[in-house]
Amino acid sequence: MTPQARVQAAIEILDEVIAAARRQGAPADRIISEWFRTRRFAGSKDRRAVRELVYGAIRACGPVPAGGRAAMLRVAQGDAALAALFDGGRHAPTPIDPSEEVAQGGVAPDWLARRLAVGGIADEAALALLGRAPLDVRVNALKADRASLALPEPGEALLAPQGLRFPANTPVEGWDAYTQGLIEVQDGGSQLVCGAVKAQPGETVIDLCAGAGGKTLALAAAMGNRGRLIACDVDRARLSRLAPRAERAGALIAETILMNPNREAEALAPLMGQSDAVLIDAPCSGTGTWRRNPEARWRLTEAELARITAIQSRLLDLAVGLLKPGGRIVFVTCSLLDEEGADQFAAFLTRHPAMAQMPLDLGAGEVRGAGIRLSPAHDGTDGFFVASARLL
Ligand SMILES: C[S@@+](CC[C@H](N)C(=O)[O-])C[C@H]1O[C@@H](n2cnc3c(N)ncnc32)[C@H](O)[C@@H]1O
Repeated sequence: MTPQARVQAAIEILDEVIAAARRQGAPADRIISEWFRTRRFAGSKDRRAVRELVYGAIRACGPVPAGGRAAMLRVAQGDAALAALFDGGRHAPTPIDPSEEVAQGGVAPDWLARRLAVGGIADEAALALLGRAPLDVRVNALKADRASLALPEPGEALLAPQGLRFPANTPVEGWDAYTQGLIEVQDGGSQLVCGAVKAQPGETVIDLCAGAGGKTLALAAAMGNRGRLIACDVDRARLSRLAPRAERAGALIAETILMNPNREAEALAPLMGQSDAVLIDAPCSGTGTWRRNPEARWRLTEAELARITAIQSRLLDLAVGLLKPGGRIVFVTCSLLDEEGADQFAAFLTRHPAMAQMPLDLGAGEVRGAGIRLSPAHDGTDGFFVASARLL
């Protein structure tokens, strides 16, 4: 593909990404893969270049752009070499008309940027949400140890005890250590919040929103495969991905429970009053993970945010019934919005006088209300809120 054709391809893909964001359709990654699946003429260099162009444009536009061309023009405004590729040649974008619409820049749609700013995420901290994430792995303590594990590349030791950092795109999933379950891909911040559960061998621990089990596997390692570890979710497809991962990781104690949405208590009834710890890695807006999927900020609406925060409150309330006396809840969201963090947890503590806040010391992050907030700017991790409370 010529450089011009790559720009035109990126514009077409951006049109699809924007349309998908408006109707809550497929994520950008999948749209890009699908686009290339039907265009076999494109080589690996073309794919990389087009991908870079698409993500560069997504990052550059705050509000949802009118279309792919307007988004690409936003980048071209500050990049003369890119602007020169709009030359109207074969497979090239048509020349730029000075009167045509250019998408608005910024960190996010205006309402969302304002909400973040209210929570202290503005300027550099907000821009860092759109940086590029490195690739972090967790050495699986069930099978190996960071101090002695030899990997094809050394990696930088992270604060999380088994965490290692590599440059983005390091092909770790092709390494023997990965196929043998000695390492898992997991953001360093995610590893730290798993540590906040302080899961111990022999305990009964519920991972209430386990998804495909990223945190379940870390909990199994912390528990040394001793005790009960119950991974729950309402999403059958996600939860079904846990079993093969657990097998690879040797996480023998992980059990799963598929729950019906809004009827979670029925599936959990046999477990009431029995847990030492419940991790609620709650569904959230994902504002802390925009480095990985920056178009997510175009999908979020105020109505969706209200819907998600209501689920978070419901799950927090539900988790109290699962605890034995002295048992603890660890509430986590990968969001930097206070309504999904400090405010949500403060409201929970008010609703449940029998729950006492537990101070956390992650060795990182900033205190936010009754919890700790990790952020790309402050900690070089994805953004998280984490807080804990104990049943008196
Ligand atoms: C942040 S993700 C979990 C990620 C996972 N813990 C990990 O570390 O890979 C939130 C999960 O909450 C699940 N979820 C949504 N509504 C739920 C509900 N009512 N009860 C339990 N889980 C729910 C979603 O299906 C999703 O898998």
